[in-house]
Amino acid sequence: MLQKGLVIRSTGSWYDIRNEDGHVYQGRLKGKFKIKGLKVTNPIAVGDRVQFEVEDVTENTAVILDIDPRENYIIRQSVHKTAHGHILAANIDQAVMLATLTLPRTSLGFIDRFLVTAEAFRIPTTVVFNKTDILNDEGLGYQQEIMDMYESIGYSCLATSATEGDGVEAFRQLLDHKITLLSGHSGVGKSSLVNAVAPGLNLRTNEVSTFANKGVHTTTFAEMFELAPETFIIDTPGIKELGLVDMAKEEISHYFPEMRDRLNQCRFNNCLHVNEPGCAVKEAVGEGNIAESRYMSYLSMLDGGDNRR
Ligand SMILES: Nc1nc2c(ncn2[C@@H]2O[C@H](COP(=O)(O)OP(=O)(O)OP(=O)(O)O)[C@@H](O)[C@H]2O)c(=O)[nH]1
Ligand SMILES: [Zn+2]
Repeated sequence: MLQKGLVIRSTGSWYDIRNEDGHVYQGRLKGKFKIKGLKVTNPIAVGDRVQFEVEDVTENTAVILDIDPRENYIIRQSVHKTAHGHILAANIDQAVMLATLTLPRTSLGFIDRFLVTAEAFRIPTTVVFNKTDILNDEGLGYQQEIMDMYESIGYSCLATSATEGDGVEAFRQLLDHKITLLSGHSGVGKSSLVNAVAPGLNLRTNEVSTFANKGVHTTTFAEMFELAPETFIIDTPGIKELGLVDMAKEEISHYFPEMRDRLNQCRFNNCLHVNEPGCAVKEAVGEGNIAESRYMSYLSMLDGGDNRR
């Protein structure tokens, strides 16, 4: 009997498939799968919705017969076959960029790079600022300015303290019934926040990004955790390096929403907004309608600069 399932873990050729009752089977693909127009090293990724058949009830194995069309996916160039892509995750409802202004400091450049990449993959993102409890009044004021800046562009923001419980309920509601990609530097409190909203899960602090820390060569492993019914967070190796995947220079400003809105006002339609005359983006920066920090991030990305740190 054909069943619908969600791929919650991928370990190479085996996939953990969760059916609609929450039962998890170990599944494999039957035969060779070709996905139209896409050269990939992995035909199935975490987040894929599949049709499968139970193969062996005692062994708990299953055979995957079909993959539903994807809403979106995160792909990066394969480490092994450069002409191919490697799909890190599919069907992501949203991303959370977890940042801290201090201990560790998350730079605005890092946040912007993530936001640009998420725009390119069409994944709506909320920026969450954790560890608000360790900020003094000046720090809180600065954090508010940054949140106002991102909200004016259209990104929702949230301030939390995983240890004090501030904003934790709002964070729980943000995740509710969604598949969320959780990203952020090591030590910003990803595990702590997840544990705060789902104590039963009891993630070891550190566990959320154990795989990610191993670096680019372990990209086959990705995993989804069910926090509450139909509520998942996805931990994907390589997300920290979520860089500008194959992005043409002309394309970058399209993923800055506040620039995108002004592109057709530049004098030249191939304007890169650096020092061209009649550039509407530069004008908006000058007038304070585009944040200086965002423009700096843009220039750095244009330059091929790496501001992941
Ligand atoms: N003061 C304060 N400390 C926090 C807060 N959230 C987390 N921490 C602490 O920060 C440290 C790192 O937290 P983790 O939850 O392990 O961070 P992580 O993002 O999961 O880190 P990795 O697993 O390395 O990616 C721990 O010592 C936490 O107790 C917070 O809101 N306030
Ligand atoms: Zn321009």
